[in-house]
Amino acid sequence: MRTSIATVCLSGSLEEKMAACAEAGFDGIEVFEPDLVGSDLSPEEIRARATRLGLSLDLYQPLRDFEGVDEATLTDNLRRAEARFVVMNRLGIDTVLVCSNVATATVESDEVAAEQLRRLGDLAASYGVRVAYEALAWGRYVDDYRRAWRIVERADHPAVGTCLDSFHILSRGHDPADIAWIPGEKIFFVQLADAPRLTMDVLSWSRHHRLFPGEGDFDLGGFVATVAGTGYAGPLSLEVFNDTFRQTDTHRTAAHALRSLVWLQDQAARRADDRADDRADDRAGGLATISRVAPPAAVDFVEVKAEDTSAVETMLDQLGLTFRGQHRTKPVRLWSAGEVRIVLNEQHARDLEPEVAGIGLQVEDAVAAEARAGQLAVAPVPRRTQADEQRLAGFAAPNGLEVFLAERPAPGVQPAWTHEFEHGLAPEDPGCYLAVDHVNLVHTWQEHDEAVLFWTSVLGLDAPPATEVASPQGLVRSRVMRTADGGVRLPLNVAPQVSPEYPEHVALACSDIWSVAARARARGMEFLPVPDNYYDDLAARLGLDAALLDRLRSHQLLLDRGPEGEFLHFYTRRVGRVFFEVVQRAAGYDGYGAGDAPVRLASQARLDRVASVGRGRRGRS
Ligand SMILES: O=C(O)c1ccc(O)c(O)c1
Ligand SMILES: [Mg+2]
Repeated sequence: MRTSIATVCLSGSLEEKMAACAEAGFDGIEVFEPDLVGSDLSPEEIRARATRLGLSLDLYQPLRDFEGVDEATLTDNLRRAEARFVVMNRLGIDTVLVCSNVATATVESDEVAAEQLRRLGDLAASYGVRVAYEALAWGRYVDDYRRAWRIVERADHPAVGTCLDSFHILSRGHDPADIAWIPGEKIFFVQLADAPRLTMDVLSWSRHHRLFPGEGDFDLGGFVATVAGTGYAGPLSLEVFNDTFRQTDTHRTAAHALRSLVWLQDQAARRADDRADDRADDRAGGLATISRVAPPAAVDFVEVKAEDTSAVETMLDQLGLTFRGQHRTKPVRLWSAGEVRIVLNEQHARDLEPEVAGIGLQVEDAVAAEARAGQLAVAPVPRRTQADEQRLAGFAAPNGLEVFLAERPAPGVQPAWTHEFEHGLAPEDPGCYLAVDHVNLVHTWQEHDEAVLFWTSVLGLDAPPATEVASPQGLVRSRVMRTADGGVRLPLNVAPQVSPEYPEHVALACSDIWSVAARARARGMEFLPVPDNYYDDLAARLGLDAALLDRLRSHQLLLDRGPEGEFLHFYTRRVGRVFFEVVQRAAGYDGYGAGDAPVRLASQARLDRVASVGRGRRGRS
């Protein structure tokens, strides 16, 4: 279907927004009135510019507080509308959005509203304009799309149809299934927005917290499948009021917005197929599909990059991983244990402190996954490889992390690329490491929502609702991207604004954390200190016996118990921007010890403070 976006979604001037939308590949835009009013381009210039850019001007919006009013107000409203129709003619826009009255309606009557919209329809038709009537979730009388449709039906005017906006429908919990009863040709426009589930007044929720499809908690795939089933042939248009997107780079946000629509159409097409409803099936033909892939099965490797990786290497040795070799041609070393593989890369890393630079994911079909990433316009990472080396397709995630796609090896077989490493040691035996449990990635507040869409759309990860974790610098927003079976888990955290250099971490799953911790201590590892208060609190919360508590304390282990199972874990100190966590999951525990995260964050902040005081002293001496 054709793609469109409301100018209100983006930052910048109208010209900048138009250029960014065209560059991203949108077919058209909705002109939001304040963007027009604030522009020094004439309507004719805007029209010409749109033509040059290959953008259609799909909708003029909004016309507010029109219907359900007394006769004197209606006269004035018709005058206001007519002035807009004149401007629309100059712009060459044929559809106007009329939102349900929130302020001046005094007559609660579908009959009256329909009659007034009919009069508006007559006026609009004389300008060649169509009216798309939308129920705002906080409309004075009309706050439900089904009522808006009844009024449109009653108005029974060829120039009056309805506009469906997913936010107003789904935020109120109204069942979108009834859309199927509206004839497609009477749906004049469709606006799409996702949103997180929040308990707040719906107007503030709508004006500040909308998200692009795939970033929130609404089922937009089902919504669009239902819309497509009506035979609606207009554009799918994004209307996302969001404070972050209105401050971020216009081109980047427009590209990210279009990705959400490409993904959404594919989701909707899939849903239409699943419904196996012949009517929907036929009509959903306009939904563009992309290459389909199964979510990744596991983390193949994690790449840590630094000018000097020796401190990380010491830590991996203390944790009981084994040096498996030096790359044949590059300053890159491999450490592993079980299915945990850490690649230490010193190439092109001048002045770089250790950081998580890349992640390899095992997929069933790397060719299909690469094609899908391309269709979603994700930037590829160029990687020079020698003729006899494994070529892994790579992409840049929104925080700059490089993501590589590796074909899943047969069970028990090491990935082909590991054979490029030489002069390593035999793995420690018996090893108790299983696999990379999770990789915690940090984003700025600007990158976070885009990252959720990236992992959802490109790799098919799920995004359960977000949580918040207390830290000494405020609440840290956290959202886990994961596969259903937990084979890949990527908690995404938003860095506090005061510390954009927030560390990221790699968590390694093992089957005997007590022995891992004991060996690490014997090899001189300094753990992230856990305060005594933590153990007192643990005793109070979980009613632990004294012996277990002592054992936890002496090993500096943390413990969480969920509805299912138990989670034992500990953290290393950080080197540069990276640290490690070792975890042991028991009996189906599916969380991340979120209750322990504030203790970790406080402990890290304490160490950072000590380190900065130390640096200060040295600086003075
Ligand atoms: O918040 C608003 O006022 C507003 C205006 C126009 C729309 O299409 C909408 O969904 C909301
Ligand atoms: Mg709307």
